[in-house]
Formats: sequence, C-alpha cells, structure tokens
Amino acid sequence: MEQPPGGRRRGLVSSLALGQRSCEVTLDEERGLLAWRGGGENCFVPTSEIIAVEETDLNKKQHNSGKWQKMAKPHAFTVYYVKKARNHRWRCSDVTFWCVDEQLCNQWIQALKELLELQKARPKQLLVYINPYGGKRQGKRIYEQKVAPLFSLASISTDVFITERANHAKDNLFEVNINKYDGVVCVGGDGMFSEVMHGLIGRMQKDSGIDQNNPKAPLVQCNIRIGIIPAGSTDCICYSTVGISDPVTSALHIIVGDSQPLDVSSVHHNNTFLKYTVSLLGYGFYGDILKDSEKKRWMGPMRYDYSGFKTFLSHHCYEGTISFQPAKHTLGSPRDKDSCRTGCHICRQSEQQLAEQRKKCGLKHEEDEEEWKVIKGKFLAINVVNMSCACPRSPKGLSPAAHLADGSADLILVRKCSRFDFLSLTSHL
Ligand SMILES: Nc1ncnc2c1ncn2[C@@H]1O[C@H](COP(=O)(O)OP(=O)(O)OP(=O)(O)O)[C@@H](O)[C@H]1O
Repeated sequence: MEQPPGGRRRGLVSSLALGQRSCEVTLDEERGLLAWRGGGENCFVPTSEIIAVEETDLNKKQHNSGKWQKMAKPHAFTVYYVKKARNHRWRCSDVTFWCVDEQLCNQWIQALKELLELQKARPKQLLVYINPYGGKRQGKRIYEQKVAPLFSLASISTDVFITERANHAKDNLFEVNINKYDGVVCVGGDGMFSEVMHGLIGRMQKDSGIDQNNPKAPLVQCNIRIGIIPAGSTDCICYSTVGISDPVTSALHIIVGDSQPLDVSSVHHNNTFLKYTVSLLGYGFYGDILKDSEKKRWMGPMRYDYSGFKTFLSHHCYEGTISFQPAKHTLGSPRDKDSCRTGCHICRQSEQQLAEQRKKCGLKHEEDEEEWKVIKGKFLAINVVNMSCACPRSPKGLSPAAHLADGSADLILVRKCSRFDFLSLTSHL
C-alpha cells in the first residue's frame, strides 16, 4: 500500500486472484479508477461507477477450483459496478478478487467503501411512488424484481408508497417530511412523473409562500431530484433524458447520483395556474389525442394509436393568435441536423450558461426587455416542446434537436393543410 507524506492513502496495488489467474489490481484514488490486469486483459472501472463492495460469502461462491485453492483460509471481496452496453443500456456487473489473508481483504473493502462514501451526489434515502396502473400495470413487479435489489445492494434506504388513485402521490408530497429524502423516485410513465413534479414544485412554492397563480412570480428552485423508473406507456421523459426506457439502466443512474436539469414551463389562464410541463405542451392535434386517450385508459398503450387515428381523421383546425419571444441566447437551433442525445455537449454547455446567468440575476429572465412576435392563422397543431420528446415509438422525437435545460422551448406550428400533407409530416416523427 502506498503511503504518501501526510499519511493519507492514495491508493492500493496488490496481487490478487481472479478466477484461476493471478492479477495486479490497482485502486488509483487520484484518477478515481479501479483497474486490474491479468491474462493479457486490462479492465478499468471508474470509482464513480462502482455500485457496492462486499465481502464475498464463500458459502455462495463456487470455490472448488482456481489459484486461491492453495490458500489455507480464502478471503474474497466482490465489486459491483456499472457495465455500459449498447444503446445507452446499463447493467450491473461484478468481479470477485481473492486475497491471501483477511487483513488484505479488509484493507481493500475499507478503501473502496471510503471512496464510495466520498461520492456525495449519491442518494442515501429515497421516497418511491409506484403507480400500479401505469402502462401495462407492471410497475410494482418492475420495482420489486429489478430495482429494489439494486437499491438494497447500494445501501439506499427507501420508503415505498403505492398509489391508490390519481393525484395520490402529488397530494402526499404536500404532507411528507420531504427534507428527510435525497430524492423522489416515480415508478410509472410521464403522467406519474408529472404528478411528482407538480407535487414537489408546488410544495416548494407553498413552503416559501409563493403564489403559483401569478405567472411572473419567481419560483423557488426545487433541489430535490426526481428519478424515473419507466413503467408507463410512452416514457418519453425517461427516454429523452437517459436515452433508453429501461428500469435497470434508470435505477443505476439513480444509484450513482447522475442528474440532468430540465426546463419547466408553466401554463396559466387568466392569472390561474393550470400546469407545469417539461416535455410537450400540445394544443390542437396532440392536445386532442391526449384528451381522447385519457378516456380510453382501459385500452392500455394501444389507446394512443386508436386516439391518434381518430384525431387524424377528424382533421380539426383551430383559429388563433400565437405570441412568442424568439430565443436569443441558445446554443442550438431547432433546425440543427444533430439530434439531442444523452450526454449531449450542447445540453452541458447550456446548463453551464444558465447556471452562470442564474448566479448573476437569479431566476429572473429578460422577458420584459425582449420583443414579442405574433402569428395569426388556422392551425392543425400548436406544440411547444422543452425536450426532443423521443420515446421508443419515435426514437428521434417531435423535435430531435430540442436541448435539455437550455432555457428555451421549440415552437412547432402546423398550419391548416391537407390530410395528405399532414400525414407525410407526422409519418416523419
Ligand atoms: N393508483 C392509481 N390509480 C389510477 N390512476 C393512477 C394511480 N396512480 C397514479 N395514477 C394516474 O395515472 C396516470 C397515468 O400514469 P402513468 O403515467 O404512470 O402511465 P401511462 O399513462 O400508461 O404512461 P405515459 O404517461 O408514459 O403514457 C397518471 O396521470 C397518474 O395521475
């Protein structure tokens, strides 16, 4: 073990057994890397992607072969880590190292546990809301079989609340001792996320005496993160932020403390607050689909196809006036060729830019100083999107280059046109 001046441990290097071969295992604290080499293979795991480390239960491990067999009393530890597969899919993998003595084994376990303790963004206590009726009604099973074992492995304690009605989670968020939690997890679809978001934002404003009905009131920022375990019909918010709709991938992102800020838009009518949205605000075609599909919940995810087809045939158009302020400070444009993907550099830059702006002038924006543009006409669809709105059915989304947390939304107006033209537009989505 290296001991630099000052006595602080900078890492460990040991010769340990891995299966039947001996390998050099290095824990480089400064670079945040666990690496092992043996049999011509080099493996690296960033310590930020280690899920847990445990002393290996030798009764469970098959140990009737291998190098460690020569050890009088074998000791081993297992490291569980994130393995990144294709298409943004994450899996939990593990590796077991055998040590010559108990002291060395404990030294490794302690060093790795200390490093995990330093990962301050990781949650320790979560509040979980499960919608048992979302999507294909698999929320409870998905949570219990795929997510809870991972949270328990990562030593995350949870309070689990299974909803019994719509708005149950939202109402509960106004009552719970929210400061006890590092995050709220919703197991369900976009509707369930929306409920939890309304509950959290609403609770913050209520506690701070802010009137949500006032569209110009500077909202108090919500610092509690929301995690989504996809178990809904479209799971667009999960897909657009994580890049895949997969419960295990989402659970692992939550465990390692990943976060992604989002823009939230509010909808007001005559000084009355109606809704917040982070994805799609649709009037006309998409609004009508959502309204109709709500009445057909019994159909399951199929309801969107049914309502979509029905709304397309009705070909309703809406006459109105749209006023908007063109975004001036954004890094991307809705017409950019590159789609917004997980880990998108424009989203990262935009986030920094907004954070700097917020430092200077808080959440206040330059609304009053900027000019408004007005468009009048007959429209088939009026959409405002804060994110690409990609989902498994539409992997590019409604607005592929809409970036996360850039402080702007894409406005998509579809003027009255023939059914044929509208069909060719929607078939591109
Ligand atoms: N126990 C419950 N019974 C009935 N409705 C519920 C219950 N819990 C939550 N809800 C409501 O169900 C609605 C839909 O849930 P959810 O978003 O999880 O699934 P989905 O609609 O199938 O998926 P998506 O929103 O991704 O299309 C939410 O708006 C939520 O308010």
